Amino acid sequence: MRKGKLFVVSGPSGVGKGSICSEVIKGDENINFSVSVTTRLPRAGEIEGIHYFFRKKEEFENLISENSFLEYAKVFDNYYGTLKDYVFEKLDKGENIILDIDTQGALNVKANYSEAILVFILPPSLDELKSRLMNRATENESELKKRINGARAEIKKAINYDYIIINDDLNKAICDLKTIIYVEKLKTDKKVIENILEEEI
Ligand SMILES: Nc1nc2c(ncn2[C@@H]2O[C@H](COP(=O)(O)OP(=O)(O)O)[C@@H](O)[C@H]2O)c(=O)[nH]1
Ligand SMILES: Nc1ncnc2c1ncn2[C@@H]1O[C@H](COP(=O)(O)OP(=O)(O)O)[C@@H](O)[C@H]1O
Repeated sequence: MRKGKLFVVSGPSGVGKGSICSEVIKGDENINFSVSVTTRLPRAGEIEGIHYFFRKKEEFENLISENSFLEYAKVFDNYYGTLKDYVFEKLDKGENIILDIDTQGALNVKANYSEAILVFILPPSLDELKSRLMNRATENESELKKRINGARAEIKKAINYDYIIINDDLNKAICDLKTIIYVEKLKTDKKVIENILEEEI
């Protein structure tokens, strides 16, 4: 069976990664979201097992020692990690998967799994990014500062990505990510060629 494709989406906090990924997944039953484990507290409206698996620091550290993560990183003073089994079970079944993870995690995934396709979401400007974060109103003053201060460092890493999407118009950005997924699915697959050549005629 043809293996699924692994897409990694990154971008500064507040750029719209969550908004874009959730719409793309809603419209395509063959693409799944990789639910990460985090030690950060849930925001209002966030659901265990849908947005994240929310765990205590000790529980997260147990998962690290059990080698459960494909990658993990400390972001804004909390741990975040991608579960290895969660991702590879889906890929082995031929399902595509999207990871919404930071640039440290993304580059670690690429180093261990070179087939990963990296997509970076850029804001139209830093000023617009700041106002999106402020309007989202999910963080207190100090959390907000950490996110704004971290934006430049994340954006500097965009140069290592396969694709860049500018999230100015949300619908266009959703369409751009869908197009990337579509195009990547059309890329040469040796297995498909081998299968057809093995056919008896
Ligand atoms: N390395 C890594 N980063 C993650 C993971 N899950 C989420 N993140 C990143 O952690 C950062 C903070 O996420 P979150 O707390 O949801 O805040 P938001 O980006 O402001 O919505 C974002 O850059 C996410 O992409 C993960 O499993 N691994
Ligand atoms: N293109 C856009 N134009 C205006 N607001 C947007 C756009 N995309 C997302 N937003 C808003 O910006 C805020 C941050 O988006 P979110 O998806 O939470 O970002 P991230 O997951 O990257 O932190 C949300 O309030 C969202 O509704």
